[in-house]
Amino acid sequence: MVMIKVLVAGFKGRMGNTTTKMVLENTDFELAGVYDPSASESNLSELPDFENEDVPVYTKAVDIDGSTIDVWIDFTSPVSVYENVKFALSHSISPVIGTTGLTNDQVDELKKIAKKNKVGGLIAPNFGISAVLLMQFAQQAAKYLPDVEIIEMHHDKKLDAPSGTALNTAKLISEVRKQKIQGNPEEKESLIGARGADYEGMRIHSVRLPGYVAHEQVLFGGQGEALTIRQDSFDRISFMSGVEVAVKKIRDYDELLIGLENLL
Ligand SMILES: NC(=O)c1ccc[n+]([C@@H]2O[C@H](COP(=O)([O-])OP(=O)(O)OC[C@H]3O[C@@H](n4cnc5c(N)ncnc54)[C@H](O)[C@@H]3O)[C@@H](O)[C@H]2O)c1
Ligand SMILES: O=C(O)C1=N[C@H](C(=O)O)CCC1
Repeated sequence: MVMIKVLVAGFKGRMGNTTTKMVLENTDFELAGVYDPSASESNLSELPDFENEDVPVYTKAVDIDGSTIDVWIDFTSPVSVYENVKFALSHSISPVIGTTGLTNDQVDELKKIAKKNKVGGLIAPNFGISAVLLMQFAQQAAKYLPDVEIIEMHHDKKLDAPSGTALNTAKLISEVRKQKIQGNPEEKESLIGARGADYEGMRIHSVRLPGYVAHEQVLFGGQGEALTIRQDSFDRISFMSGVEVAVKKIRDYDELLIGLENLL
């Protein structure tokens, strides 16, 4: 059986470390390389966790030989991800992107490049099945309960706010509900930010605390009733089955998809 050759970008980070272990354990995958500008090693075997693994470490994209890689998994940073995906697509490598923080314009540009090069790719704001289901349930509920606020809670090392998952939840909800401004039109914030960020009239609140991993609540209010949908990722291992599915399936496509639900 031919193995899928995978590169993990951001391998020194929290998600990159968990993903590197997952790729090494999966017998359908071959870890063809790891990439992180912050690395001081030239081979993965120099790290205590990976001492039996002979895998090249790249610290510059230009050194990566695109012909040796099928799938590029990216868990890097909001400022790096656009150039990384562009690099992958232009080398006919299928990107599987977990990094959040891409702007709408950047996503549109990357979609064009993928289409032109006929390369399949995925941007998934969240690889956890509980989060994918939460987003679908929230979209369904918003058809009947259009008053909604989102609270996302993450660890305190997170760079972007609001989270990619919260933004995507708001986007999915805005597709099914009429634009509406919530709360009292006369309301005034006596402390700036008290009402959170505004996405087409929907409020998003971002919590950052040590001890947390990734959590989201979507709160709906109606006449004399309320609905709360919540998901919790307690461990980064929870994202790995979604990443595995994406790596296995993404080369069957020839465009850039948004959301893991497209592959499930
Ligand atoms: N989609 C999901 O399910 C999901 C789950 C968890 C985290 N995330 C996202 O993944 C991203 C990474 O999260 P994290 O907690 O692992 O961050 P982290 O800061 O722990 O790790 C990021 C790593 O990327 C490296 N890096 C920076 N620029 C790079 C570049 N150009 N190429 C390669 N590597 C580069 C950094 O040196 C660092 O080691 C964030 O955007 C986060 O929101 C998404
Ligand atoms: O740890 C993070 O950072 C996460 N970011 C994602 C987001 O922004 O939605 C999802 C889960 C973890």
